[in-house]
Amino acid sequence: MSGESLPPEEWPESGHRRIRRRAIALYLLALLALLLLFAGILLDQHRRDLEVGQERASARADLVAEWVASTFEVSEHTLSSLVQVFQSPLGQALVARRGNDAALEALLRQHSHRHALIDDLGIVSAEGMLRASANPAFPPGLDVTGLPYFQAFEQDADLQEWVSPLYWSAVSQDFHVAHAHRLQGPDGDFRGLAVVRLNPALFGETLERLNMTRGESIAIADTEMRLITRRPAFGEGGAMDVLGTPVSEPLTRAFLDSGEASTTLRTASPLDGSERLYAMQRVEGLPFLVVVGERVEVLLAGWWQRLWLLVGIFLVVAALGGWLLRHYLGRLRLEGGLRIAATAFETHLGMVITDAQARILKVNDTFTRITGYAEAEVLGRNPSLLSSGRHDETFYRHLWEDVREKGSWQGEVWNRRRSGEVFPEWLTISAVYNEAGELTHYVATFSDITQRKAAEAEIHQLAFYDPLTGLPNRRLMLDRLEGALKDSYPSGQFGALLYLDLDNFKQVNDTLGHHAGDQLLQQVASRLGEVLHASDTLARLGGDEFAVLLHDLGRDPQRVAAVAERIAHKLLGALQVPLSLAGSSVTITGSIGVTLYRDHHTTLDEILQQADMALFQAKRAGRDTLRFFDPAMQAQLHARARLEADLRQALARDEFLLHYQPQVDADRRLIGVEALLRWQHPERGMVSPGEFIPLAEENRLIVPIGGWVLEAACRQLVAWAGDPATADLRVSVNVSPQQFREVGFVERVLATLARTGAPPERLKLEVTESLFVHERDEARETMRRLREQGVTFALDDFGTGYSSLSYLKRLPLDQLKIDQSFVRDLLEDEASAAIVASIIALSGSLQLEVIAEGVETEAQQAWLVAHGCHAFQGYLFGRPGPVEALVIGR
Ligand SMILES: Nc1nc2c(ncn2[C@@H]2O[C@H](COP(=O)(O)O[C@H]3[C@@H](O)[C@H](n4cnc5c(=O)[nH]c(N)nc54)O[C@@H]3COP(=O)(O)O)[C@@H](O)[C@H]2O)c(=O)[nH]1
Repeated sequence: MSGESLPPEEWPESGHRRIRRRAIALYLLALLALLLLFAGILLDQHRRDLEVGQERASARADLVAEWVASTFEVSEHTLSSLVQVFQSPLGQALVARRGNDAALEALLRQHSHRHALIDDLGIVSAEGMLRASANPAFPPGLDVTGLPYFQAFEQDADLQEWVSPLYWSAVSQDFHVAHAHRLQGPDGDFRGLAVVRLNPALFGETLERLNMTRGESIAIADTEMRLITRRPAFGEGGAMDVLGTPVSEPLTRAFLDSGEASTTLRTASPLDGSERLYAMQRVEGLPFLVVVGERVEVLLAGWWQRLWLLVGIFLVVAALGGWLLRHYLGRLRLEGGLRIAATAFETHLGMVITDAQARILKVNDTFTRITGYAEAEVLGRNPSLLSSGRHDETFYRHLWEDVREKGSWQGEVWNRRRSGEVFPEWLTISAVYNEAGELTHYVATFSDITQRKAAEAEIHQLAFYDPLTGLPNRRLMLDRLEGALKDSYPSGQFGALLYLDLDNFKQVNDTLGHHAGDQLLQQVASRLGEVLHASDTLARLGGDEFAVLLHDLGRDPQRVAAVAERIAHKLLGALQVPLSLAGSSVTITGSIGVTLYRDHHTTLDEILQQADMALFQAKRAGRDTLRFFDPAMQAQLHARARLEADLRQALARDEFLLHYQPQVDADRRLIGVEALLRWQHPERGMVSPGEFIPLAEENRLIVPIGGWVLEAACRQLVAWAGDPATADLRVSVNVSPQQFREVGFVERVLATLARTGAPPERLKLEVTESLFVHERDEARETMRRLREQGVTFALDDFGTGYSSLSYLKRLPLDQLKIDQSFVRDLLEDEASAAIVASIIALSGSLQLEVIAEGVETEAQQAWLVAHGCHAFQGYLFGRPGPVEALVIGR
C-alpha cells in the first residue's frame, strides 16, 4: 500500500508526530498538576505557619497582659491597707498633726517592703505637698502638684484610684509609674492621696526570666506609646535600657485610638526593622499595652525549607520525566525509522548493504528477484560477483573515486545475473559515515532497466530507421550529414552525398504487387550495403529513394570526386545484377546524383538541394547513370575518365617515350641525364607527366609504366656503354613511391638490368622523402638490396619533406637533389638561400653528392658553385629532350 492511499493522519510519519505531540502534552500536563499540587500545599502551609505564629503571639500577649495587671494587684492591696490606716481616726490624726512625720514615715516604710515592685510609698496632702515618704530621697513638703497622678485626682473629684502612665521624676531623674488612692475624711472631703510609686524596671527583670521562642519579641508600653520594657533588647542595651523610649508606629496608634482590647497586625518593627506578626493586648483597666511579635522570617523558615524541597522535587521529577520522555520519543523515532527503513528496504529497488570493506551484509528480496542470488549466497562476498566484464578497470576506478570523493555515484552498469544473463541496471552507490566521519558502510540501490532500454531501443529504431529495410531513415541521415559537415571544416576533408533513385521501381510495383516491391527494396538495400564500407551511411529516404553518405574522402576535390564517382558506379553496377522476385527475374537500374561537401558555409539544405538537382540531371540524362552537381567538375571528371582510359591503352599503343635532361659539372661537362617520361597522345599531343603521373599512381598504372621507363632507360645505358664518350654517363630514373613499394620491385629492377645488360652502377634511382614517412625500414631494406648490386640512389626534391636527419644518415644514399623551388628563389629569398646552403653543407658532412636542379641562370649557378655545389641540372644546361638532342662532349 502506498502512502498516498491513506488519510494523512494515518501516514506513518504523521502518526509518529501525533504520538510525539501527545507524549509531550501529557508530560507537560503532569508537570503542571504537580506544580499546582505543590503550590497548594505551600500556600496552605504558609497560611497555617502564619496563623500558628499569630495565635502564639496573641496567647503570649494575653498572658503578659494578665501578668502586668496582676502586678498592680500588689500595689492595690498595699494602697488599700494604707488607705484603711489613714482613713482611720488614728491615721487621720497622724496625717493632720504636724510633727508626726517620723511616725508616718515608719508606717510607710513598713508597708513599702511588701513587694519588690514598690519603689516608694508616700502620702500627699490635699494641697499637693508630700507629707511623708518611705524613701528619704523625697523630703516632706515636696510639691507634686505638677505630677500626672495629682492632676488626675484634681480634675476628677469622683476618682478613687488611678494608675499613671510613665512619668518623669525630676527628683530621681527617672521614669516612674504611680498608683494613687484617694484619702477622704468622714464627710467624703478630699484629704490627700496615698501613692505607691512603682519601679518599672521590675517588668524588664521579669521578662528577662521568660523563655522566648526564636524570632519572638515582647514589649510593654504605656498608652502614651513609651516603652517600659522590651525583649529582645535592640541596639546594644538591655531590656530596661529602653525605658521611656517613644515609639512612633501609626498602626499601634490607630489601635490605641480605636479603644479595642486587642488586635493583630503584620508590619515592620519600628525598633529593629524586622517584619513581624504582632498581637497587641491592652492591660485591662491600666494605661499599658503588651505587644508580642513573631518574626515572619522565623515563622516561615520551615515553610521556605519545604518550598525549596518541593522545588527540588519538582525539578528532579521534571528532569526525570523529561529524560524518560526523550528516551521514549527517541525509541519511538528509532522504531519509526526502523519501520521506515524496513519498508524502504523492501521496495522495487534492489538493495545491497556492505561494510566498509565492501563485504555484503544484507540484500533485499528485490535484489534476489533481479539477480537470482539468494541472500545466503552473497553474504560476506564482494558485489563484484555480479560484474559482467563489460566495463574496464578504468570505469570502476572512476566509479569508486566518485563514491569516495563525492559520497555517491550513480549511473548505468551492465551486470550479470546468476543465470549468466547480462542486464543493464541503474545503480546508485552511497558511502555511509559515522558521527566521527569514518566510513562504515556502502549502500547500493539499483533497478533493472532491461525493459526501459529495450523500449528506448525500439523507440530509437522507430525514430531513426526505416522499418522495411532496417536502414537509417531520412532523419538519421540528416543527423549524420550535419555532424559530418561540422567535422569536415576542421579536418578539411571532403565528403560526398549521393542520392539514388530506382529507375523502374513503379513498374515492378504495378506488375508484381506491393509485396514484391517491398522485397525488391529490401534486396536493393542489401546489395547497396555490400558495396559500401561500415563507415559509410546508406539510408532509405522513402519510396524507392536512397541516400549514401561518404565521409572523409580527402582534401583534393578532383580526387574526391573521382572516388565518389567510382563508388557511385559500383552502386549502379550492384543494382544491375538481376533480382529474383516472386519467381521472376527482374533487372533494375538506378540513377545517382552526387554532390561534394566540406565547407561550413554550405548549409545542410543547400547540400540536399544540390544532391537533388544532380539526381534530377541524372534522371534526365537517361537511366543507369550518375551526375555531379557541379557541371564544371562533371566535365573535368569526364576528361579525367577519358584520360585514364587512354592511359590504360598507352603502353599497349607504345605512346610513351623518354626525354633526357642533362646533368652537368661545374665546367658544364655532361655527367649524366635524368630520364623524364613523355606521353605522345594521338589526339592531345604531348601530355605532361605532371598531368598523367598522379592519375597513373591512383590507378596503380604507375607500376607497369614505371617498369617501361626503367627498361627504356637501361636500354639507353646499354646503348651508351659501347661509346667511351657516353659510357660513363649515368641515367637517373624517377621511381614513384607506389612503384618502389610494390612487392617484387627489387627483383624487377634486377631482372631489367639483367635482361638489358645495363651496368647497375650507371643506373641512379630517384626516390622522394615521402618513401620514408611510413614503413621506412622496409624502404631502407629495398634500397640496401639494390645498392648491393651496384644501383645508386638520389633523394629527389630534397628539402621539401620532413625526413629526420638521424634517419637520413642511415639510408644507403649517394646523392641529394636540391629541389628546384629553393634554387629558383635562392637569389631573392634569404630563407631559400639558407636552405640550399645547409643542404650543400649537409651533403658534405654525410659524404653525399649534391646536385641542384632547376638551375636557369648563370647567377644561380655562380652562387651554387660559390657555396660548394658542383653538379647541376636545369634549363641553363638543357631542357629535357630526345636523346638525340643531348650535346655530348667528345
Ligand atoms: N614516377 C615518374 N615520375 C616522372 C617520370 N618522368 C617525369 N616524372 C615526374 O613528373 C614531374 C614532371 O616532370 P617534367 O614535366 O618532366 O618536369 C621535369 C623537368 O622538365 C623540370 N625541370 C628541369 N629543369 C628545369 C628548370 O630549369 N626549370 C623548370 N621550371 N623546370 C625544370 O623538372 C622536372 C624534373 O623534376 P624532378 O623529377 O623532381 O627532378 C616531375 O615530378 C617528375 O619527377 C617518370 O618516368 N616516372
